[in-house]
Amino acid sequence: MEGEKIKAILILRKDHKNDNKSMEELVELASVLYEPVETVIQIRKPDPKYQIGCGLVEKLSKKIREKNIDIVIFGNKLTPSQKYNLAKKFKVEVIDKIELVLRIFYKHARTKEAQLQVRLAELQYELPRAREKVRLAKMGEQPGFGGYGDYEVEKYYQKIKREIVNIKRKLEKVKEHRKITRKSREKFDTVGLIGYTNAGKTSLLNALTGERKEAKNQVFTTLTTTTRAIKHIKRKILVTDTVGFIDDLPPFMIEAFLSTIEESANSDVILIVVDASDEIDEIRRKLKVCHEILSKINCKSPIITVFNKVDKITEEKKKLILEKLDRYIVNPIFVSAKYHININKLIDMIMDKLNLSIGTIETDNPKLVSYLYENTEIIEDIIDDNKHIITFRAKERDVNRILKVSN
Ligand SMILES: Nc1nc2c(ncn2[C@@H]2O[C@H](COP(=O)(O)OP(=O)(O)OP(=O)(O)O)[C@@H](O)[C@H]2O)c(=O)[nH]1
Ligand SMILES: [Mg+2]
Repeated sequence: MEGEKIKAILILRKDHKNDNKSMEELVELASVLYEPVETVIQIRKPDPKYQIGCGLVEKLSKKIREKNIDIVIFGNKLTPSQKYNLAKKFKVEVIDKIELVLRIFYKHARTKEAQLQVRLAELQYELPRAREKVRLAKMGEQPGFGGYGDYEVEKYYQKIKREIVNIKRKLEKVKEHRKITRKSREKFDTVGLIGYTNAGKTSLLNALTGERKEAKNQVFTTLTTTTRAIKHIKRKILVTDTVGFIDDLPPFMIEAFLSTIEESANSDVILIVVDASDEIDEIRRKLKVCHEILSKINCKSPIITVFNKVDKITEEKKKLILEKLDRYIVNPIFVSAKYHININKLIDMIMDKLNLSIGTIETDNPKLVSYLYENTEIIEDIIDDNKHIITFRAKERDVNRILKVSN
């Protein structure tokens, strides 16, 4: 179906040459749904009417007709009136990066919860713009403004507000349910994966657990959390995958997805997954954001910084990463999820951070024996008549608790 994608022009306005907004990221995002046929960067202050300069608008209008472009995507946030003015000139739909991200999320939302979160994000984006949008729609049909003209300004605004309340309530219910499932998992150790989209979180989950979850060279492949157990380990350790970050994800969207991110961040150990083949500056920026988000949700768990895709980088680059990013790195390890490099070492590191300890008890109580088999890793079980001498591994506090009750 690749050839049938809708043709898009991508536009990015930068304040100055060193403005770090990235056209590459916009191309990557747009390619999920559209076929970017041209990219345009303009360096200037924002124009209130069009965001970009009106000379460029004229030039682009011509190009859009010539090349049969169907959609124009801005890397900058657009006000409703900028969108309206641009759509009037271009005669095709105009969207900004946030709407693009919402569309990708929408396409990938497979579960009820993901769908609710996407809708919530969409409405929260819409709310402050609702009044103006309806007002503009009444001024005449432009692509993207159809339909709203029939609404009354205030009614449309109130309708959105009501829907937001409604969805939040539904999400609360899902969260409650999740708490219950989480409780049932509490006896296991948990590992959470966080990181930017396309870093390789799902690939790492697959490598650690022997699962086959969808991993694609595409942004936002994963929108909901999945939890699986690490293989080859007697002790049950659960790994949780989650939605990836992107740059300047607006706060309302972080809020919408926070419960999914929190699920990962509540784990006993956090793996921050980084694409080691990114540029150093990009890695630094991404690591910074990961740490900011973790501190925002008050995460206190130990962190391992997993530099993935080590197969793609040189020894030099490894050294450079460790030297230059020293401040942002906690417990680094270089792995390849795809080619299974250093995965066992990573598992050892995880075990180490879980703060496990070992205990031995002698018992003839079958209930205690089965409890140990279900909830701890059995290292040795010597059976002598009816008595078991069991050596087991578990979290330090659990070992202490079990030793206490068995005495
Ligand atoms: N060369 C190389 N590619 C990798 C490695 N790990 C993952 N990839 C590729 O990177 C891309 C993204 O991998 P995913 O596992 O889907 O990334 P993700 O972080 O889960 O991405 P989202 O779910 O979209 O947030 C895929 O094309 C993978 O095949 C690796 O170790 N080496
Ligand atoms: Mg994924």
